[in-house]
Amino acid sequence: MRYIDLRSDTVTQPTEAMRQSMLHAEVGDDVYGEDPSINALEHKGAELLGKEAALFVPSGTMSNLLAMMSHCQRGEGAVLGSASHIYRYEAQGSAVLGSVALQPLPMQADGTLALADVRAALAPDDAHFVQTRLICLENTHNGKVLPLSYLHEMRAFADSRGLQLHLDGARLFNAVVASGESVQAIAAPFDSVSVCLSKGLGAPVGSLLVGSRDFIGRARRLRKMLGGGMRQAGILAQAALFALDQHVTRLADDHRRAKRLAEGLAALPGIELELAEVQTNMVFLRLSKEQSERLLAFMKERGILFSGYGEMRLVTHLQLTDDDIEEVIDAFTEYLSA
Ligand SMILES: Cc1ncc(COP(=O)(O)O)c(CN[C@H](C(=O)O)[C@H](C)O)c1O
Repeated sequence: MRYIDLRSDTVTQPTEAMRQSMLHAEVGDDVYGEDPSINALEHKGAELLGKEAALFVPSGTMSNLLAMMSHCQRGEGAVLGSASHIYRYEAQGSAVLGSVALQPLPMQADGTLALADVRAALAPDDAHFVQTRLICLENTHNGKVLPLSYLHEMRAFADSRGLQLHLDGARLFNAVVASGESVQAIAAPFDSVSVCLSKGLGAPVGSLLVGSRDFIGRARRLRKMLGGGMRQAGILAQAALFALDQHVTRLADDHRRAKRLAEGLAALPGIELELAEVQTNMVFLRLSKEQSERLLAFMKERGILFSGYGEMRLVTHLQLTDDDIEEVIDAFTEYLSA
């Protein structure tokens, strides 16, 4: 059965054209630095984001972990959003494996951290307190794009306090396409950026971590220590190169479909959603837990999958069509009129 799968853009699968490209990828042993496709991807990633170097990593979670461990010594602190992926959905790996002290802060509705909260989280240089080394932001966060002015404000603040700035840019290209800002402009304020290639971009595996040559050197060593050294993974890197060439501008289709979905659902009785929050490829609904369970079961019977309880998330991506979106709206209409 083919499902209309709105659980996440992590479910994207390689297109036939991408698979053909993968078939002919040049490969080598990447632990020796000899995989031509990985070397080409890392060179392209560094150039695209305007940084000195890049590292191809098996997942966004590992990419963020390497960033945290490469920025922070054991016992140093990282300020981040309490609803951020790094804090909530990475099993606190940077605390467990990297001994980084995580300092969560409330996230504003737009995904930003209030500067006043960040300032208050920084302790004086006193042996009683964790010394913060890093601030982590997420763009997009729940599909919302961080304003460029905010990024510059956080950069200035980080500089004023001698802090590093990391971006979990799992959906950076969604932010680029939605905002019209260049990749370099969004990446420039950050010392390091993690970009997922396996979400909306449609590669089967992988992320890129970009930053200074020294920073990426530390991250590469840590990746090997964590068992992330790869051999002939150029087959995967070639998919990512294909995605960067062919699948960035088409993200606008995902955003258009999310907007259409949101407008269709917002017109239905009993559906609570904020159209203004639909800036890229995610639509969030707020329903009671009981309603959520009934709704998910009803939709699954009709071959429609999405996730969440209470706040439900519907994510558009490469494998969805305009007809799929209309079918989802029709299914909601049927559910709500039952
Ligand atoms: C902002 C952000 N940063 C990092 C990651 C981790 O990437 P992977 O480890 O899954 O490659 C994700 C994945 N997010 C996944 C999803 O959205 O379905 C789940 C929640 O892990 C992410 O959304």
